[in-house]
Amino acid sequence: RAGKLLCIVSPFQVIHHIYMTYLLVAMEKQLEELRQQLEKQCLINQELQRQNKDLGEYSKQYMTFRSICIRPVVFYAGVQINTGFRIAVVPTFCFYSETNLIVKAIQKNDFLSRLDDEQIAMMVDLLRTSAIKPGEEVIKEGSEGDSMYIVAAGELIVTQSGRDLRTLTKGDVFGELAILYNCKRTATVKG
Ligand SMILES: Nc1ncnc2c1ncn2[C@@H]1O[C@@H]2COP(=O)(O)O[C@H]2[C@H]1O
Repeated sequence: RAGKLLCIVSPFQVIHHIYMTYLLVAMEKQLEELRQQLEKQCLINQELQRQNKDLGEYSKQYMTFRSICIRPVVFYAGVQINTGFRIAVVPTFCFYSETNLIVKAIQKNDFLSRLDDEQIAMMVDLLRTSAIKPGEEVIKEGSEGDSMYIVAAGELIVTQSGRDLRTLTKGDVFGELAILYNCKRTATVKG
């Protein structure tokens, strides 16, 4: 009745035990690696979110147009081109006839005629119509510039160091040089 109990461990059980222990360690290692990967991904996500926020701020800054006084003497359509991050999205106020004019102006301009149809359509969407008073400066020589314009009606004068260079009329594109060559405005353009 009284007795001892001996636990007999067979070689199979020993091997099984060692195998299970090995599996457990391997799984723990895998889990640790997954945890590290997850932490890394979280950091990348945080960084991406931060960059997206910065990009948002940057485009907001570029989405603001120059303030323009409304007096329908000379009209021009102005497009804001964001040179840092492709093109900023701005509201469009173009009428059909203006769209036609813009497309024609783009097609006849050396620089813009290289754009494909999709890019032209994108630009048309970005244009908005504004009015300029006589004598009002649209572009000031020597200033920074990230906008390009198309004359929709009337006349504008291009001057350089006070000298008249050219009169711009309907369909003429101007303000492309500062964008194209990433330089300061080469001339003054005014109503
Ligand atoms: N000699 C010129 N004749 C006509 N337009 C000019 C002349 N020089 C400069 N411009 C335009 O005036 C704009 C002034 O700003 P940008 O330099 O960006 O681009 C310039 C051209 O579009």
